[in-house]
Amino acid sequence: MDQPDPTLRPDPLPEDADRSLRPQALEDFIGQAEARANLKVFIQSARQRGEAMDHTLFHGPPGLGKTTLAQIMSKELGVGFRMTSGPVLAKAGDLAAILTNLERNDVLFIDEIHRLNPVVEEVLYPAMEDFELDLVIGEGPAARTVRIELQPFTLVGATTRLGLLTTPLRDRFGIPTRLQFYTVEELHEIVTRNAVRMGAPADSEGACEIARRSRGTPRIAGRLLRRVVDFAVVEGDGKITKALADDALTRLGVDNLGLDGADRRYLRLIAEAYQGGPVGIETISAALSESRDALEEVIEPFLLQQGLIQRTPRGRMLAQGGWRHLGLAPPKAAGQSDLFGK
Ligand SMILES: Nc1ncnc2c1ncn2[C@@H]1O[C@H](COP(=O)(O)OP(=O)(O)OP(=O)(O)O)[C@@H](O)[C@H]1O
Ligand SMILES: [Mg+2]
Repeated sequence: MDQPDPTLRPDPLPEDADRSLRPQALEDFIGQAEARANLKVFIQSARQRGEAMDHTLFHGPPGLGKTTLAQIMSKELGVGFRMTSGPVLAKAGDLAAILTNLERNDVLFIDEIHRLNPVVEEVLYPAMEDFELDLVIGEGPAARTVRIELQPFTLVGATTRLGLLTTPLRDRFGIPTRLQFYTVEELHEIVTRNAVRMGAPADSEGACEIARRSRGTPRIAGRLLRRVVDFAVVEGDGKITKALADDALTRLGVDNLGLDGADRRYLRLIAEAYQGGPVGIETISAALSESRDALEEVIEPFLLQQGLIQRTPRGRMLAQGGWRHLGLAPPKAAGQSDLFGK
């Protein structure tokens, strides 16, 4: 079970398109209490003033609800929703076509906004600031700029990599919002609701078992729940209990913290090949044959949040919790080299 199983990763898969499980209103959206409370005020204010809401940026690890919140915003604002993504907008004209088609106060959602082509990004600046578009027509000495007035709109950007956004772009978002990993209680509520919707009710302990092992991520909770429902239907009586969930998740290679084969391979590499580190991210990437991006976006955030690893200027290190989780004792020298430096 050492190869990463795509169903256990938080990246999107076609089966996530299951609209029936996506919360449709801010009231139904569980968790992210602080972000939700703020958005509620900003949405209501925009509605009362009849204006476009300020540009909003959602950032945080995959699967925490960025796309979902963007859709909810447009519903609550009572405006249209247009969706595109950074890599899709290859030319300035692609963005111009979308912008000129927006209706008053619409939400334009740009996913993976850190991957915008710089030429396209230049077009976005005046559009965000003044709802104007400067288009260059023609080439060479005959080229001229035409200014087009746009309808006011709300840009909602989403990114898993805030650090890759240029400063001018980041500064143009009035409402930057960081999404956090969910608590077990919040995921418990999400699992319980969705289990009922899927026709396989979970008792409290069964839902808790799935929630605890979902790496703080609703998308993973949804996936694990689907698999557990399969086991409940085929091998159980259609109800989700702790024993059934535990058995199903263990068979899927998800351990009691929710780590899968790829996470454990990462921890074991630092422990066994590098005595706990520090070891550089490029080295880990080469040893595991995983891209650096995948490690930084998908694997590391949860390991860091759980206190299993640490990021230091000299590289990644296994933290106390990481040694404990692997059932290993840290070598004595590891702590000392940190105290005395090198
Ligand atoms: N608060 C929530 N309550 C219930 N379900 C949720 C919640 N947040 C997200 N989900 C579910 O989790 C899944 C992932 O959510 P979403 O697609 O919005 O994540 P994302 O942050 O946009 O991920 P990515 O970075 O990969 O684009 C969806 O199926 C959605 O229904
Ligand atoms: Mg998304």
